[in-house]
Amino acid sequence: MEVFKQLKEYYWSEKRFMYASILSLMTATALGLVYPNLLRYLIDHVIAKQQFAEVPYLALVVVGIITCKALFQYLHGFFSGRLGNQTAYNLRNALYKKLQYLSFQYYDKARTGDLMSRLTADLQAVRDFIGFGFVQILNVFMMFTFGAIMMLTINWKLTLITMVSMPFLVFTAVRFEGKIHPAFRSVRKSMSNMTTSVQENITGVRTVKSFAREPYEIEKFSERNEDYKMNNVTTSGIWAKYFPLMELFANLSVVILLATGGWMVIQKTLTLGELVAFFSLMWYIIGPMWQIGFHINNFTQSKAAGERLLEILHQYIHVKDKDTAVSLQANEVQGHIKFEKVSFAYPDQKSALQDFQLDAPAGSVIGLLGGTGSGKSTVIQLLLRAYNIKEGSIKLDGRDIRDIKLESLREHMSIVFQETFLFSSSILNNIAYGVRNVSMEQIIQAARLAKAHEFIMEMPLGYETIVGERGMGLSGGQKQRIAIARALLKNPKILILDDATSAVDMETEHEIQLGFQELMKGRTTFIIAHRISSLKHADEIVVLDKGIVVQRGTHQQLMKQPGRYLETYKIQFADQPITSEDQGELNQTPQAPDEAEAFIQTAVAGSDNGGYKL
Ligand SMILES: Nc1ncnc2c1ncn2[C@@H]1O[C@H](COP(=O)(O)OP(=O)(O)OP(=O)(O)O)[C@@H](O)[C@H]1O
Repeated sequence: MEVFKQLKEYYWSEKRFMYASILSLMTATALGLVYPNLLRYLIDHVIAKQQFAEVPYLALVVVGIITCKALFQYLHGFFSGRLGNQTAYNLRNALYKKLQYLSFQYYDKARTGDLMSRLTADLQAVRDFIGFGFVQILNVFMMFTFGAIMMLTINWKLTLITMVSMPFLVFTAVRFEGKIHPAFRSVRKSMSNMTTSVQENITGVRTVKSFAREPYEIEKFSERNEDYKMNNVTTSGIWAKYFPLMELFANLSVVILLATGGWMVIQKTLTLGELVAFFSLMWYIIGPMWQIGFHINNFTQSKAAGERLLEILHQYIHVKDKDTAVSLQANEVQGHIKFEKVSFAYPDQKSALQDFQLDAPAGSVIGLLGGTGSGKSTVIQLLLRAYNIKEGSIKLDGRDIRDIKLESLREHMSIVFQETFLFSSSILNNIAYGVRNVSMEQIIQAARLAKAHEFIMEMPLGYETIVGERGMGLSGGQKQRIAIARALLKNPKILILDDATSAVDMETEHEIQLGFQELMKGRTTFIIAHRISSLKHADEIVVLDKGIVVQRGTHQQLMKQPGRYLETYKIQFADQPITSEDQGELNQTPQAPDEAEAFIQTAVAGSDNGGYKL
């Protein structure tokens, strides 16, 4: 019951429905107990004493009782439904809220399919138990107690004799619970594995098809399906073993009753009416006992499901606000960013950034260059406070970002990611995402700056065009331009472009960057790019390799030093005429051709420096 104790806050507010449901079911159950007594009366008083005139009245009483019982059963269903649905609603909201605030660290490992199965199947199991299962179990106890009391009042000796096999029934039921619970946990786990597989397959269908990996995917799914099937087979095996045993003990009680009760009737220590009443009361007790397996099954399923929900609800949020954290007003943010001796490693990974230092005055443009996995995106992630740093500090206008409310910190930043995500909504809503009270003119202005307006207008519904899941129907470059417009519309103090123009052609990139130059004015901008052309106007360019800063300076300064930057420049501009501006710098550069050549070769061969993206 510990699981349900921990889930209490989600259903206890609806306790009025629970009480109403229990009360309705108790009344319906109590009314059901009238039958055996009517039977006893019918046999001992009406039939035995031939008082047949009472039959119509008895029939009327039966009709009345049936009607009332049906009414209370309806009320029980109604209140239970309300209780279950309201609980599910509360839980769904709480889970969704938690998922919103869970940190990047959680999502690095989370599997979408698994989360989806928790939010649907597991939630449903908890809903069913809290709504119906719990009251039904209570009803089993009530039926047993009421039935036993009535039997005891009729004949206590016969009651005790017939109850002799009940402890065995209860013992078997408890053992059954112990076995079936872990089995159900495995079923749910394999179910979520299967859902994950389906979800990943559908999301990655293009990759699967382009690599012609359908047979492999079918086999992979088949393995998980097999696992799910086997877990269900094991569960059914437990069920098949215990259920007949429970049935046997239940039927044993009936046999004992018929033998002993029949003998008592012959001995005239029990009337025939009492035996018949006893018999139907016996079923009244056995019925719920019989169902106890089903209820236990329900209970264990929902307990396993509840555990999985609690796992999310109790999940530790790594990045959260301090009690003393402050909110920043828009007008007080300048955008001065300072990284002081920041070292960072992702959980269970080797260092991603070492002793990183950076001073980006308000309004400056910082370029980050480096090979794959060199730590460029990590710098940005840390600035966004996607992860907590353990060494060093990051300051915004002299204030440690850990002392600023997360929402407030991120409100002043706009980021365009390498991978664009568009919501299944109109282009308009996608651009306006993250900004409140924005006019159509502002949206169009942002789209124009991102060079997106023209292609949007060419679409049949223009800004109202719905872009499907993951922005299907748009090219990579178009999606990226929408994402850029979205970032620009936010009018942030800090603008981050994480390889934002990687999916557009050189010409469009150039055009967008012209727009950026206008836009960067008054904002601190971080540009991660693999093309030197995107970075050359930066106030400071930081070259990273394996998390370490290997070079830093302006384009002009870096062009004068032998090193990674110059080598990258040479590779990128190998086929293009060098601009007069750069030519001058190159002439002064202490050339290191061998080193440059060696670098080109390493880059092309993609050696352990990860290979520069060229
Ligand atoms: N979420 C993560 N969990 C664990 N390790 C990570 C995570 N993100 C990045 N890393 C690791 O940290 C290192 C730096 O990665 P980062 O993404 O910062 O590189 P990058 O320079 O941006 O690369 P790219 O140009 O390919 O985007 C890499 O070794 C990478 O494998």
